[in-house]
Amino acid sequence: MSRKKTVKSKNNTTPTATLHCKENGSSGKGTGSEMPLNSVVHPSRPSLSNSSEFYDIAFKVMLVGDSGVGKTCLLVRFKDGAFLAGSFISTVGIDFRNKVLNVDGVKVKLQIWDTAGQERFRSVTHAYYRDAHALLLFYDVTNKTSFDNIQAWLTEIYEYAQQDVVLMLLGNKADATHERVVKREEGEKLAKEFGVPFMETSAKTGMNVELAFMAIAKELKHRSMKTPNESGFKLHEYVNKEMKSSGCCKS
Ligand SMILES: Nc1nc2c(ncn2[C@@H]2O[C@H](COP(=O)(O)OP(=O)(O)OP(=O)(O)O)[C@@H](O)[C@H]2O)c(=O)[nH]1
Ligand SMILES: [Mg+2]
Repeated sequence: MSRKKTVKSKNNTTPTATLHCKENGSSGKGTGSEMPLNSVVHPSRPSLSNSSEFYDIAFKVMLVGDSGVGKTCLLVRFKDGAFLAGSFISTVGIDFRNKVLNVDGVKVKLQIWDTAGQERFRSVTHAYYRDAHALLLFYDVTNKTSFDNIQAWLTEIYEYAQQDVVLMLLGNKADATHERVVKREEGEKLAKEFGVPFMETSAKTGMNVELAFMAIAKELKHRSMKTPNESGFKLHEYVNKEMKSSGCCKS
């Protein structure tokens, strides 16, 4: 596959936000880069990402769910491999980060949009749904309300996102055994009801963080590159197989 460099101009019109997850009082401020709203990522156009890494195809992934479920922390864990515990600073508006994954020899760039879960930013978030190729919908296993709100989030997704958007449900904070109020089985049942893949994650321990993004990247890559005779990649099957082989989630 040929790869050529393209120069990407910076644009400062994006609503700004902070990737927080504070540790020991550090500010953890503004680590995302800028990208205009509705900017198009061209699958199949070889290019150079912000991090000076080549990629073959690029997709937009949005993180959504109630405030405090751990969207920003999960993204920081995925991007930087760190969990920055401390006081919770809610995301303002929306921010994004890029990460290039090697999926079966193809460099897949994920442009990951971290949205604010707070109600007052909902109208900002709505504007981004239609460009998203994939959505990771979060609840917090220690917060029943965040789980009960999943249905409302799905209604919103069906209203604003593309019909063929790749969707996955994540029950985050699985490490918090003592505070858990939503059983894994409840998450599984809900996901089954809506026909979406599901896994529990932990931004704190890193459990299933890589897997969640890799599964999404594989699905998107297969969709965009598959030949007519090729049998499709099965996201559900991949997730179930990987979960089983990791032995992470046996009851
Ligand atoms: N135990 C545990 N705590 C977590 C985990 N992920 C996030 N937290 C904590 O949960 C709080 C909220 O995390 P954020 O990532 O900021 O939540 P958010 O979903 O981005 O919230 P908004 O930006 O308001 O939408 C922080 O205090 C984190 O330290 C996790 O996997 N385990
Ligand atoms: Mg946040």
